[in-house]
Amino acid sequence: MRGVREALGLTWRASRIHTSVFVVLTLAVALVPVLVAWLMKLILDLLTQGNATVAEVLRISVVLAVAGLISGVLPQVIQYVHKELERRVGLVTLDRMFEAADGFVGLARFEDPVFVDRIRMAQQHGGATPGVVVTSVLSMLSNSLKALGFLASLVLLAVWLPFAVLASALPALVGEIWLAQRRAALQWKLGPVERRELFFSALLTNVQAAKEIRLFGIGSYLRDRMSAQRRRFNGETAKLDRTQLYVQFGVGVVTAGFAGGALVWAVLAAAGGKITVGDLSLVVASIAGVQAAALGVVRDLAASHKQLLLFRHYLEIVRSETDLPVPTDPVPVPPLRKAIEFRDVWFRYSPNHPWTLRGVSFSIEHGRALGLVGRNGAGKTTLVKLLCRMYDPERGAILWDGVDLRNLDPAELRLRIGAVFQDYMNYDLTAEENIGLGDLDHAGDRDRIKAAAANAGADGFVSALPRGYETLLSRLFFHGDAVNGTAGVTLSGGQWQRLALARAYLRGQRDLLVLDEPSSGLDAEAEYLVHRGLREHRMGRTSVLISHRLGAVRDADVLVVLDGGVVAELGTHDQLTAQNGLYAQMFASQAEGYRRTLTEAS
Ligand SMILES: Nc1ncnc2c1ncn2[C@@H]1O[C@H](COP(=O)(O)OP(=O)(O)OP(=O)(O)O)[C@@H](O)[C@H]1O
Repeated sequence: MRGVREALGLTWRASRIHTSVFVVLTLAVALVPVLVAWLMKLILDLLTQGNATVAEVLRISVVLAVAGLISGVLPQVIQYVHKELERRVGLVTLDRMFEAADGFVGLARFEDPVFVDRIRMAQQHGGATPGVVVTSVLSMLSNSLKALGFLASLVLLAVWLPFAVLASALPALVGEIWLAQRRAALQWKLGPVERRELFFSALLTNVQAAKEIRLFGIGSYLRDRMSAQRRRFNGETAKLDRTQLYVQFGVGVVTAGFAGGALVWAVLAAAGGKITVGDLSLVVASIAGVQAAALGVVRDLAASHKQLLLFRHYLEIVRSETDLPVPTDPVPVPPLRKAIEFRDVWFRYSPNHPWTLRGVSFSIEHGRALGLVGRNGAGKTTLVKLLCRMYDPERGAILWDGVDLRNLDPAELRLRIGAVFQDYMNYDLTAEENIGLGDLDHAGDRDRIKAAAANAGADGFVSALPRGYETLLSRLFFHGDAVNGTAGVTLSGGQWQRLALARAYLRGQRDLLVLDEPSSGLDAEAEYLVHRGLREHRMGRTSVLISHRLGAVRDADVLVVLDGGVVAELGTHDQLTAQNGLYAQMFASQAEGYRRTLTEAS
């Protein structure tokens, strides 16, 4: 079946020694019950014949005791080896899956709900599957061995007996496989329901959301929505559990009927002297053994079948094609010398979305600062995401010194870019790490980190934190352990923003600096200082600055005004104000706001 080879291969790669030990011990332990049943038969026959010597009985008893010891001890060893194997396989699969997820060049996959569900399913079940498959395959093998041993014993008593016992296992096989398919399908169907429940429950315990939840009094509303998801989940799973009960009940009745019939035959045969008492004990042990083994095989088949159906999600992820085509022989990304050009760029997030950019054309000259302005939703952030090749334009091209971005290695391109996005990240790590992530090559270089922080106006408050740059910026984790450790600290919005800026500054002399609303959360003085620092940092460097505060972008070398996904105006501040168009209107209304405030204040 699809996936079995991958699952077994993963296990083998995770640990050859543990896999081998596990296989040998599992098969060895399978034959012990057959051995015990035969030893019991021999002892009973010896005892009932009345001419056995003590030495003979003792010898068999000792072997019986040793077999009992083995069957008592080996399962614990097998369990230990299995757990160790599972841990190792889990690590390998997790690593492979996140390597694959990290390998996607762009963002589109992470915005696709089906893909997000798939990742969650793969995360939940991917690691366990190889373990389950190996265990199931081995357990099927050992159960088959066990069943074969008992069936062979039954043939000696009556030829039809093993067939009757085997037939009793057939309904169980069909029933369990059908149930496994339904279970896997239900799990996939309920993925979005579980995700929504998780969303509401995370919201109810999220410190950021707590403010609004209390303020708007929406706690019980959100709780109800969370419970509704859980009720739906419970309803669907309960329905399947009921179906499972009916199926397994029916199967149990059939199986018990066969076992009872065979038992009655054996007792009557023993009473009629056709078989010995030892034979009777062997029949009883064999019927129970074969049925247990057959049920084991059926359950293992069903479990591995279901697990393999879920494992498909993991395989889909590790085998999925790249989201954006990467050339096999990319053009090296040279330092920017001339310009970045947007040439008739058309873009929409998917064929079901409207166009976000509609024929955008303009150039960012080397060493120049470009200001990007426009109303909310005009397409500014989208445009800079395309510039970093998080998506590809559907039509047109973006050229880096004349080379289409599609022909460059995205990782190399991004090495040439420093960026701060509007929705920058706050990492639950130390202050130093929060900045150091901007350039891992210098993550441990405190002097560079301090310089980047100073540039972003962050050195002062970071140095004043309880542990300075080593302060953990988190409410989720502790310095040290949860018992003796101290809680981390959290920063204000503006302070986080300055750290994000410092992270971009640490990237040093990149060819292109992209700043999407870098000062939206800063106080007036900090904003002034940050923009002064930015001007110095940008000097002679190619940069794109997005800001709704037009005062911050007015001195850019060129301003691009986006409106409804098209370039509405292009020029310097003076040219655009003279044109009296959209920019002039936006600037005038902002200036008016400030003037009125000043007048009212005076
Ligand atoms: N990931 C996405 N998937 C689908 N549509 C999106 C996505 N991101 C943005 N959009 C849509 O694209 C349009 C442009 O968004 P964009 O964020 O580029 O605007 P913006 O000019 O940066 O706005 P703002 O000034 O509010 O930051 C919006 O209509 C938005 O709804």
